[in-house]
Amino acid sequence: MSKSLKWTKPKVLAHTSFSSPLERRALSVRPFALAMLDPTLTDPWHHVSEWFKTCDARLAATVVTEDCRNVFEGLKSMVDVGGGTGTVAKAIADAFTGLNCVVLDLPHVVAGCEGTENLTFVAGDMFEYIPPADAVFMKTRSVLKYWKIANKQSPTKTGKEVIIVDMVVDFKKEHKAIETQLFFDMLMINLTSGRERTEKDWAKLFSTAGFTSYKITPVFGLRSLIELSS
Ligand SMILES: C[S@@+](CC[C@H](N)C(=O)[O-])C[C@H]1O[C@@H](n2cnc3c(N)ncnc32)[C@H](O)[C@@H]1O
Repeated sequence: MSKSLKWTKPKVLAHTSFSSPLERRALSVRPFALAMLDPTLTDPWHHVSEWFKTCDARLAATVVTEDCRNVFEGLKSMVDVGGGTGTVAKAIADAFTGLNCVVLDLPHVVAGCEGTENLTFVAGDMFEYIPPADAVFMKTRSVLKYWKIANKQSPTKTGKEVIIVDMVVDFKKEHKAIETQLFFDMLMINLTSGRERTEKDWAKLFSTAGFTSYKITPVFGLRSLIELSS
């Protein structure tokens, strides 16, 4: 979009700066379309996809660091397994400067990711190696694959605590987001032939993996933070 789009020269701009018939028509029909097509208003939309790709992680990071501070307080180190490009881990590292965060993800995902004083990226396969830390953190679908190796390498051997952020449907029947639940169930059916887990499903999984207790704290929507101990 041309930066020369200004209210002051509508006639000239209508003929010289707008290339698409739709834009020209919009201008001829409604002069105020100039304002609506001003880069100040349109540019943010060009970044929506970029924002959308990380909005879930950003939202979770905010909620986790604000509502569940006590879970992270006192930890010296944490590894975010399947942590992507580190959106959540960065928020946690920023909120807890005494906590060393490691993001473990596949090489092509963490390539080019820059760490900070208390945030480092490790390229690797979680099925092969998980860096040792006080706590193992996992958010969303990475968990689904991870637990398949629970018997081979228990997270408790790697970290003292396990913290999961994921959906718990039907938890205390507090959620009313039925459409959202159905949508994610369909997504799971299509992608993994699974479905979102109820508390009972999670409890069975934790028990199978050797954990004796768990605590579920709803954080937003269907998403909860789950603390495990053995
Ligand atoms: C659904 S994304 C979740 C990313 C991040 N935890 C979040 O919630 O935004 C799952 C992540 O697991 C990573 N992943 C998948 N298989 C992996 C493996 N074998 N070892 C390490 N990371 C893996 C993917 O690259 C991806 O970044």
